[in-house]
Amino acid sequence: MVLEIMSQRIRVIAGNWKMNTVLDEAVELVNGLRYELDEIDTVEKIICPPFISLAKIKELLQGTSIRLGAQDLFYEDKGAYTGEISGSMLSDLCQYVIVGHSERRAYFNEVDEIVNRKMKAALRHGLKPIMCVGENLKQNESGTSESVISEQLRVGLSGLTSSNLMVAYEPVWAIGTGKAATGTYAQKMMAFIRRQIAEIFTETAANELPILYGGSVNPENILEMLAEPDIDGALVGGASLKPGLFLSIVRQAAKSSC
Ligand SMILES: O=C[C@H](O)COP(=O)(O)O
Repeated sequence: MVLEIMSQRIRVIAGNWKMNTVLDEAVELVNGLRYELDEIDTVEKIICPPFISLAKIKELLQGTSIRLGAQDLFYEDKGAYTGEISGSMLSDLCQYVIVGHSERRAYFNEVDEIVNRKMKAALRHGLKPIMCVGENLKQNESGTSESVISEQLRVGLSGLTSSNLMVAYEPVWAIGTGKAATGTYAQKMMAFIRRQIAEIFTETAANELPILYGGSVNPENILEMLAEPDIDGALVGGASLKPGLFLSIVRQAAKSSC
């Protein structure tokens, strides 16, 4: 069941630069994007560079319509947590934060309970979290994708007092592999996610909440994704590091806006 028509939600294209770009490269990348991106006003455009570049990029984006996001945060607000970055540190630098990316789940043992604490920390500090969910190849092949995602959502969103967030569906097998899911498959999973959101929050919240697809998104497949009713945008990895590719994705998203 499709809960509502796309026109009531915004298009969102977020670029996750992951652990790429030293400061100079980050500045160069933003300079190659910002004027043209700024002109596109029917899409929420978000870039998520490494922590060390946030302050500089905030300056470069001042007065533009491009939003800034962090790639992670810690769940405590301050204290003896060497190396960690808190929501209070991020709240005057950026508007968004990615939480529970599959790379953090896989390499840093971020279990659903930690994701949940990070979601609460983000909301506590006025950051809009983009919570990532998705099954890995083994789970996909064993037919457990829906139960895996259902659990990620149930625990990750547990006890939240606000649904002011986005969800990114990123099948792990599609990330960085060049093998994106088909639009049909992504739609099936994302309609499932929207139904789960309706159960966890309310149907109204589910209707309003943007759900993004992530996993080998490029200018060739973005329209296939955005043609689906439950796919509101994309979380783009590799292609967000190439200004021409990222701009092309955002431009196509703008044209596909209702
Ligand atoms: O956060 C972004 C995703 O992990 C997708 O990465 P990718 O576009 O390089 O596959």
